[in-house]
This record gives sequence, C-alpha cells and structure tokens, in this order.
Amino acid sequence: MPTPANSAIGHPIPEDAWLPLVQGRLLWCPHAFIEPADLWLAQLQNDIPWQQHRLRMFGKELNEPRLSCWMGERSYRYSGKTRAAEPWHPLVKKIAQQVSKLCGQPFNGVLLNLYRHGQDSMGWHADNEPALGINPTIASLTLGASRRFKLRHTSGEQLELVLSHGSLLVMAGEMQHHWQHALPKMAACHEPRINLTFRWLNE
Ligand SMILES: O=C(O)CCC(=O)C(=O)O
Ligand SMILES: [Fe+2]
Repeated sequence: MPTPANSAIGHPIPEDAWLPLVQGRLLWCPHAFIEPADLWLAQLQNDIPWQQHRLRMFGKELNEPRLSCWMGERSYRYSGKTRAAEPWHPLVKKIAQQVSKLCGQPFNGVLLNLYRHGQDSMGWHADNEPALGINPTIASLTLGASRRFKLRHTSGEQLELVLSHGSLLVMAGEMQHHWQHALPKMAACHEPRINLTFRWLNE
C-alpha cells in the first residue's frame, strides 16, 4: 500500500504502473528490489570510490552536500564540469541490467549518490543535460534510509514521494523539460541513503 506521504496529489500514486503526469510519466515500484537491498547497500557503501565534489554557488566553491561517483561507459558533463567515468563495478552492472529489464530501457551510465545523513541533500534541478537526449528515461533506485523526494511542475503543481529501501522510481517522457526534482534535507534522518540514477548518454 502506498504510504500517506505518497498521496500528495490528492489520491494514491499507483504502484508498478506508469502514471501519466501533466507533461511527463512516472513509474513507481516501491517493492522492486526489497529482497537484495540489504546486501546491495552494504556492498556499495563499502566498495564504491565515493568522492566529495565541489559546487560553485553565488561565486563561491562549496562541498556538495553528499558524496557521489559517476560510473559507466561515457564521461558525463553536468553543472559545468566533466566527470570521467569509473569502470562498471560488477554489482552495479548487474543492478543496471535488472533495472533495464524492469523499465524496458538500456542504460550506459549511473550517478551514485551517498547521502550520509539527513543533512545531505540535492537541490532543485532537472536532468536535462544535452547528452541525455530529448526525453530521457531516468531510473532511480534507493538503498538505505527513506527520504522525501519532491517534484514541481512549471505551473507550480507539486508532488512528493517517500523513496524507501529497495524502491525504484522512473521518470520518463517530457518530464525533464517541465518538472524539477529535489531531495530536501530531513533533520530527523540519521541513517545513510544510497541512490543510483541510471541514465543513457549519447556520444
Ligand atoms: O537522490 C535522489 O533520489 C535524486 C538524485 C537525482 O536527482 C540525481 O542524481 O539527479
Ligand atoms: Fe536528478
């Protein structure tokens, strides 16, 4: 059953079915990877070469409020920087194949984020870098702590989901042109969360 927080649009967000939005589509699979989730969390927390990246904001260089790692077959240009890809970790490659099967879409790269606690976050943005193509499918797997995930349409309409351990959320269609998303801080959260957002990058 969807949790109450996943009913922010006035009715529950359906599970395991594509939800048509104004100018976009969402697939919400809260139970997709519950069974292997504990093992994957422990292994990735340990094995991934997590890096602290810097962010330029208001003319200042700051630490990003999370650790991350870009992995796959192509380098990735975003926020004005180019990141070389770490080679596929065998487990991440295996997860990518399973996620691909579920959403019927190949992926050649993944951004892994480690939110160490509730003070780590990601600000409002759209995943609209040119290399992702016109209407990218972005598949987001959560391992570890549950965190709120917000979406806002250019009209002001907002949606909120609680992304839980082992869940998969897929954004597709025109979404990245008309919606932004964010992972706000959550003071009450003291546990780490790992997020893998699978993407396809063109040459
Ligand atoms: O951690 C999340 O759920 C969101 C990550 C995200 O939006 C991104 O990596 O582009
Ligand atoms: Fe994103």
